[in-house]
Amino acid sequence: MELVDHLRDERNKAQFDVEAMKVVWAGSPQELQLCDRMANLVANHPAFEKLKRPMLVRKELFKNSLRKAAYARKLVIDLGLSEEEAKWLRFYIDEPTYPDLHWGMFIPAIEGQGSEEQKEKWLPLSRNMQIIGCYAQTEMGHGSNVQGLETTATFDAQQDHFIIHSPTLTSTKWWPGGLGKVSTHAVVYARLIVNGEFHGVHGWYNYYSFSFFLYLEDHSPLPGITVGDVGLKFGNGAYNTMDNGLLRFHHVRIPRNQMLMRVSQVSREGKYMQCDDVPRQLIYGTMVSVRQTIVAMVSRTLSRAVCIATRYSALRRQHSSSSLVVPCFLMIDYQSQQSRLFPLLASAYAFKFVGEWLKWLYTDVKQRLEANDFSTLPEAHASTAGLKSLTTSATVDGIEECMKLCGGDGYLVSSGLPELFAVSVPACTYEGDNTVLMLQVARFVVKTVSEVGYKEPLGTSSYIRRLNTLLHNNCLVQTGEDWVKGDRIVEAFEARAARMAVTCTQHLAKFQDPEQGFSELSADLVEVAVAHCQLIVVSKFVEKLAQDIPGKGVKEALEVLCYVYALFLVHKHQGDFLVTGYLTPKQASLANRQLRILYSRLRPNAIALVDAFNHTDHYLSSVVGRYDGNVYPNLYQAAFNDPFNDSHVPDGYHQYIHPILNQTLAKL
Ligand SMILES: CCCCCCCCCCCCCC(=O)SCCNC(=O)CCNC(=O)[C@H](O)C(C)(C)COP(=O)(O)OP(=O)(O)OC[C@H]1O[C@@H](n2cnc3c(N)ncnc32)[C@H](O)[C@@H]1OP(=O)(O)O
Ligand SMILES: Cc1cc2nc3c(=O)[nH]c(=O)nc-3n(C[C@H](O)[C@H](O)[C@H](O)COP(=O)(O)OP(=O)(O)OC[C@H]3O[C@@H](n4cnc5c(N)ncnc54)[C@H](O)[C@@H]3O)c2cc1C
Repeated sequence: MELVDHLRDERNKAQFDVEAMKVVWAGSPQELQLCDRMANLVANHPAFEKLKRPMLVRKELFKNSLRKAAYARKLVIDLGLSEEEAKWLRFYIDEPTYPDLHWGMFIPAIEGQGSEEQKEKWLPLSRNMQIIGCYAQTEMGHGSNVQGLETTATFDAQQDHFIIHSPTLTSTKWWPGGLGKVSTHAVVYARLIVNGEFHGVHGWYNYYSFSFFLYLEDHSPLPGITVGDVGLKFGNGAYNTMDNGLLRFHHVRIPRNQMLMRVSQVSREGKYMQCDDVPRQLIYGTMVSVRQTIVAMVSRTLSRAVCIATRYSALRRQHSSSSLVVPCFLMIDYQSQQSRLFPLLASAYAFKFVGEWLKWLYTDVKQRLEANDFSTLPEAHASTAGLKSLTTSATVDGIEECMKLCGGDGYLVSSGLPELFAVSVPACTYEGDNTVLMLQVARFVVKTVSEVGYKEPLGTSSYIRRLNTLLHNNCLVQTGEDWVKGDRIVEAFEARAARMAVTCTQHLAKFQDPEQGFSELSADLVEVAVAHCQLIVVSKFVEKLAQDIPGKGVKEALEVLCYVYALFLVHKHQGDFLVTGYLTPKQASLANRQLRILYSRLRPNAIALVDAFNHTDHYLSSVVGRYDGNVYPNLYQAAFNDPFNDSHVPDGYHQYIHPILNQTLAKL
């Protein structure tokens, strides 16, 4: 049977080479080929069916996710997949499960914080999955506040042991993924006590990680350990495939050599030693690594929601303003729909490119750390924290907007959007609450501004070197066309970020107690951090355009996306640009007018731009976002696939409806 492509006309409008854009989106021809192979492997394997997921109760759902993870492991072994291939396989299975934490946090924690000897011992076991680990840092009473952790690790020199203990209810480890039911091991963060002394009790660095067994061979917890799941989470299906756990210790003994010993060590005699030249911030290194991974992945999440909303918008017709009866307008042709949808499409591309850059930065930092060069760690911390915060918040808001852009059908689970939203929301909290992370960025920016004159700003903050120019030279835009020039756009974002940072730094200087000032000005400081991070995203997009980009019309299409992203932000945050005095109201309104022109230039390419994400229908799992656009018959069928429609007589009908109809309620 010939397949009808209901989006064919839209695809024919494309003004660029979609196959070439697929390569740009994937990062390289090799990446495209790799992702395509893994996506199709998952899509064509019945074990990875996921449409019924939201209908399952927790225990069935969890068992189902264990089954999928086991199949995935089997595929990795049978097909001899590399770690990179296995990572993409997990990604396309699209179900948060214990391997995410095992590979994403447990192994990186050992790699970053273990001594050479410890790495030699634990990494092969972990990579072969002979042990399964999780990352147990957060406690019931202490999430953002890592300094407040209460779990203790007391050294017993006589027996050469640490005694791990949860002294209070609030010291219960709380939330770690994979901990609740599956992990055999955990990297646990605890306060170190040697010879009765807390180490660095007033500093921020008095927490150390330990890796050890949680279970006996029959999978009952070791004596002294209480472990379980924290309970049902938001959304059907969604993150409930993960066993986020709780963990308490009652004087549990572990051998001394299970303290991860790269940053500091405790000798057999009970001597505490700080390793030379290794900054204590390295204890936080795993978080830096995962924040980078989150940024690298988040563009795909947003692209998925945007792909669904764009395809549905290009199919569904509503009335025109002149005739309320005849449906003639495609939703995508409403200016108001474009002004909500296209900035999200542009954001997906912007986040992809900034994610690539961050990966480069992180790889560079990692190499330096291995050579004991810690000079770029503050920049890596600020950039990973800030971009994790900026991109996950925008993505989660974007998914919600995509749901609304699809009207009522977006709210149906079969649209794929509700579950995507539910599974993505916690990204604003895990791996650091987004506001808390932005405050870290603000500290970094304010510190950089305060040090001008005696310390050279580097990397993403190098614009602060030109503080004088940025504070005093206002925007030169005179026409709408002036707004579509890369260097002009970047300069506008630099000026806004610099001016906001300087104002906040000056306000902070008026407080006698800097911490009190920081606390009172924290809302403004978050805005400073947002301005700094948006500058990074815009400038990395502009830098991307300066590269050689092959393919007919590809660069031009990307230019439109870049300016849509930037000018949408200028419009949304025009208050910042105006209050800082960088823009006049006329220039702000020229930016908005130019934005409308850019939307009309983007319009013919919209479907091709989402096709370039190369998402399979399996990955999208959305009736309204299907590649062939054959929405309505499938929407109708999806309603009847719901087990609720198996019978006309639902449970309870005879019991609770008949008495009303028959007026026999008194018998109830
Ligand atoms: C395929 C799919 C893959 C998926 C992948 C995996 C799945 C993922 C699933 C998700 C699973 C979710 C898993 C989870 O959720 S795991 C748990 C995650 N938890 C958090 O993220 C906690 C958030 N809190 C913190 O990070 C800290 O407490 C903060 C940072 C807020 C304050 O901290 P503190 O109060 O102690 O410090 P300070 O502010 O006095 O600053 C002191 C100094 O330290 C520097 N500093 C601070 N932090 C860092 C750092 N990181 N690297 C380098 N440096 C750092 C800082 O700049 C300052 O430097 P200076 O100014 O003195 O020079
Ligand atoms: C799905 C999921 C998976 C997780 N996986 C893991 C895991 O594998 N391992 C692990 O160790 N942890 C894990 N966590 C825990 C996670 O890291 C914490 O939830 C996170 O760090 C935030 O801490 P909190 O929940 O205590 O929030 P809180 O810190 O209590 O924050 C609550 C509110 O207070 C505000 N706030 C807090 N501190 C400040 C401040 N200093 N200044 C201004 N505002 C502030 C925040 O902005 C937020 O609005 C997971 C959490 C979730 C939801």
